[in-house]
Amino acid sequence: MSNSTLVSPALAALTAVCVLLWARRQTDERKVGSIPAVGSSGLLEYYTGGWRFLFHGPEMLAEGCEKYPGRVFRVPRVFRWNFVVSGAALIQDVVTAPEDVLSSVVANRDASALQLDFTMGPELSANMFHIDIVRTKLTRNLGRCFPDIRDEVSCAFDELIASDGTDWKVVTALPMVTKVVARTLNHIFAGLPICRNEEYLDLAMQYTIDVVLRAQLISLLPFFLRPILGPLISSRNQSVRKGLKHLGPIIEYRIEQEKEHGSDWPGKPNDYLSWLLESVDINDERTAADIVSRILAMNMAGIHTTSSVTFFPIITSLFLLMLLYSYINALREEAEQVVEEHGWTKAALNKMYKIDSFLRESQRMHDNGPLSMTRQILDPLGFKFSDGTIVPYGSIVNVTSRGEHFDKANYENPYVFDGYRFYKMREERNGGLFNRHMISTSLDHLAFGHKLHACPGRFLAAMELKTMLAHLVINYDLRAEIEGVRPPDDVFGIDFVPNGRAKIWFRKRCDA
Ligand code: HEM
Repeated sequence: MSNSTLVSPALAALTAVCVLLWARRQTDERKVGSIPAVGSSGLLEYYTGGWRFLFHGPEMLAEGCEKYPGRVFRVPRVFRWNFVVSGAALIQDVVTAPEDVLSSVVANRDASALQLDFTMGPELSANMFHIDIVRTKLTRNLGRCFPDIRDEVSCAFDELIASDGTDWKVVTALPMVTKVVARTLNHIFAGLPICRNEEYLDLAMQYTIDVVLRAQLISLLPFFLRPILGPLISSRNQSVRKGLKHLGPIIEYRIEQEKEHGSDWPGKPNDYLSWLLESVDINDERTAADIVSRILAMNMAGIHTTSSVTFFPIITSLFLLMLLYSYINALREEAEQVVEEHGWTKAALNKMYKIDSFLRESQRMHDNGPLSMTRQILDPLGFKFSDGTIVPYGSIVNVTSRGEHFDKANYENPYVFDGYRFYKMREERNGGLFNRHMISTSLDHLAFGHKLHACPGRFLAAMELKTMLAHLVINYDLRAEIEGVRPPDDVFGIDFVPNGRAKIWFRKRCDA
């Protein structure tokens, strides 16, 4: 066969592909062309922009926020547009829209960086009772769980810092804090001794990394390949198998006790595992694997190593404390005074106003990335925002909180860290209604989301983080690795992670 006979079909095929790509882009532009796009929305950018986003996402989002404040704009992702919502009025539209119109579950299942069905299993997104339990039983029982939280935080820090009382000891902050958070959460999830089992903790921490990294790989695949390659890429089956090795015997024992002595059997632990078991059919042989999946999912929500929701406030606070030494004495004085008066109790934590303010301010200024609150539009007519913008059916929408957190209308000197910002607001209220606690969500403070899907774990998270900070300032002196420098965050795509190499010097307090 001559070269020319081969070239013509190849040229025809290439032309057909170009026409198809052009037609797809034209159809898309007809639907969303009126919504501003970051970068060009020309033919080439339409297909290459998603790859650019993988490496320059934060810059592209910052450009969108600057050019289109208070509006919806779009950024290219691989194979789709991502619609980004800024400004209080439009964010209010997102956080109050019902689940059957703007869905968080569908977004996290199908389109977002979590790929729930592959990474955690379809049973979880089909019935999310494990989240309801966080909202209800876990939150209601926090007072009773507090001694366990306090005990775990104190044992974990003292073991990991292992300072003998006179010498300074240098510790890498991120792995230490990850371990303390994982131990404390798992104390509440499944109790002692499993929360201190190294192999189990490695699984819990590795699972969160696996979910996020593997989900990102799956979401790069075209839709038709996901059901075929998704299960092969996901490590879900291995993780559940490993989880069953550790949690299986505990679950079996508790089921046996319940069968023998009834649901309120003597010695029944008051923890998340018990509350999960109260909500399932204990005679179903799939129960143990299902419970393990849900406990791993809650580790994912609570630890979330890659975007490190829980570490961000505490590590940022520690880095800031070392930059701004004057805060250490004030926070220490407050913590000691309150603990002296009330003991180590939940009531004492509620009185640590400066620590609460310091953590809330560090969340305002340092979040774990420019996008949050992923939603998918389920209404076939699209979603109409209050400014008239219509985003079509099936699109993915995200909120960017930075505009609100740094808006001069919301905060005086918004770019200046003021650890007492919310403490001063509280003082001004002079005992009147105050709703700027660390756990309060509002349109000007979106670290935990707001309204419908606001983080149900925030009450536990706040309790844990305040205990951690108070324990450290009461018991240790702290010093920065490099004086006067806040270690820069690491950036992976659009996820910001506290610097994984930064070190902190600790010494058991000599003057205590
Ligand atoms: C400082 C720590 C934490 C931060 C900053 C944080 C932040 C968030 C944010 C921004 C959301 C998404 C809200 C939305 O989509 O509208 C969320 C959801 C969620 N968080 Fe947290 N979270 C933290 C700790 C925890 C902990 C410790 C748990 C579990 C014990 C937890 C459980 C959840 C769950 C289950 C959801 C999904 C809620 C839903 O879809 O209705 N989080 N969190």
